[in-house]
Amino acid sequence: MAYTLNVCHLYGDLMNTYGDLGNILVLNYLAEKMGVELTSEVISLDQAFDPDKYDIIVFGGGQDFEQSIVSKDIQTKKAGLTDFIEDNGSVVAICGGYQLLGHYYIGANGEKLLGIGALDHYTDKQKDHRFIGNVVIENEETGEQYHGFENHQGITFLGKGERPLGKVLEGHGNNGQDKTEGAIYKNVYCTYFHGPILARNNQIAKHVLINALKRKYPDADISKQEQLKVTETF
Ligand SMILES: NC(=O)CC[C@H](N)C(=O)O
Repeated sequence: MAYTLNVCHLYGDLMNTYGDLGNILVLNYLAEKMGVELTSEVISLDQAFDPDKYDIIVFGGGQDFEQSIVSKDIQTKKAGLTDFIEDNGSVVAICGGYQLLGHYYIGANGEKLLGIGALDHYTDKQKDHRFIGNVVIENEETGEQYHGFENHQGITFLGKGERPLGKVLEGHGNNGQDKTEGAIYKNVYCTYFHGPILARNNQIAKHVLINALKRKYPDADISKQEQLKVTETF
């Protein structure tokens, strides 16, 4: 069977700090190894998001200025994005993108930027401080450890239905207080990890691809498909 997956690179022209685009390159690399054809396109300002057209969304990080522009435009995509997420669509959201999937982000200058509230977290500001550096976390469900690099002033607090991507072993994570990093909600993976995260942690990329394939091909018993098992890391 020929499997295909379509990726929406949400605001890929504006929200792409630290080469977060690399996450799409990794998804494509692993999809090819699985014999899955992956396509991607940028959906940005003044462009409609059609939840029926895509299987995965990648939403990268950004500086406060870009986020202030995206915060306004993303409100026009709120219903489609929320429907996609509630229908178990796969999402990888990094830093600034992560923040804007929640209720709001308070920028370094105190400006409150509205998110879409598709996830129940919120992000406050730090006083003249940023979390910058390497981070190591451990996912408590799988025991997998993930490595990345963080650079954010926002401090995020998780809400209803959200569980952390991992427990912080080294670094700061969501807020430097509760030892959580990132968030998982349905098939949404959120993180502060740049890196890009999927290049350094391709277990997560495989989870994203398999989740998307299971949702798109419900009758194909995806977990048993030998061809889809990508064992080696890179
Ligand atoms: N790297 C990022 O995406 C930064 C997000 C946001 N501008 C912050 O400083 O918290």
